[in-house]
Amino acid sequence: MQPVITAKQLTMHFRRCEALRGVDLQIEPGTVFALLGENGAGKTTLIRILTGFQKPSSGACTVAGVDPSKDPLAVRRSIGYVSDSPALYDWMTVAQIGGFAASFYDREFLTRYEESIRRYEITADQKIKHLSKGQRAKVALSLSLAHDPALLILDEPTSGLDPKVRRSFLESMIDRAATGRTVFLSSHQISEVERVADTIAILHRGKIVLHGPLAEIRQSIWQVVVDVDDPLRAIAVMPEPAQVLSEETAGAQRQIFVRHLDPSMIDELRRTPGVVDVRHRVATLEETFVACTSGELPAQPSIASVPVREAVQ
Ligand SMILES: Nc1ncnc2c1ncn2[C@@H]1O[C@H](COP(=O)(O)OP(=O)(O)OP(=O)(O)O)[C@@H](O)[C@H]1O
Repeated sequence: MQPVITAKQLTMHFRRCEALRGVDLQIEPGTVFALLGENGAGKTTLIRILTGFQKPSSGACTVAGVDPSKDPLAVRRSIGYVSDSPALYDWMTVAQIGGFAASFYDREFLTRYEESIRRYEITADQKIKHLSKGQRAKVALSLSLAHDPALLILDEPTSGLDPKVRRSFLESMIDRAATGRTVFLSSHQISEVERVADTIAILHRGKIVLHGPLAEIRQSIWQVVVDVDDPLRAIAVMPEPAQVLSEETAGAQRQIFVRHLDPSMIDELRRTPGVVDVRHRVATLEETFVACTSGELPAQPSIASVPVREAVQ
């Protein structure tokens, strides 16, 4: 099956910053994909490029087989999209905006929209400008879902929703994926991502630093804590296939977050002169997120084990 979204080496330079730095991505149909990243990581910029609102500085992407920089309208017609600050015609009522949007789609649109509005308990003759933030979010979601798109792109979809609505909304996203449709959402909410996502990517300073199936990521990232006898003692660099996501030193203790940890690496650390204790456990997704988004990534060793260095006095 063709991927629903592909991105190859996407970059976006703004005058004062590089919002995206070589983003590669592939999203399969029938999945819930979550894009995580700290404030300013580049999530909205990536979504704006995928939805054709922004042309990338370089690189290429396709959404449902179409290049959004060449035919943004075709992309926007075929997907459902809710931005982090949805623009709605404030002077219209909830019913009027549904009727207006319905004129662009098939007859089912209005029925689905009205059903959704009823489910969210929003009064149809209320003016958009009088709605609360959460009610506006519900109207925007109802509009984006009413043409039953094969791909739904949501930037921070649950901000403004109360916990009850948030929960049922997220469950409905899982149901959508089960019917073969695809959901792409950006979020800061680790707990909700854990509940719904099949695949995640973590974006840090414009780069994808981790990408893969959530189940695999949850099992393959470890926190390793090493106590040494001297704060200046150097320990072995983890050999490939280990991928060190972050490394922190506090006195005589090192904390390392590492992907693809081999048990033999722990044994080797334990045998290292000056190492007093080594503890390791699977990292939580929140810890993984913090490890991936804290500062620069440490340089990776290019080949097998680097020998243990003696203490630098
Ligand atoms: N139109 C623009 N002109 C200049 N800089 C921009 C523009 N849009 C975004 N940026 C910059 O690009 C970087 C990424 O911004 P972006 O909005 O994509 O981040 P984000 O991950 O969505 O952040 P948040 O989680 O805070 O919404 C930021 O440093 C931002 O200041």
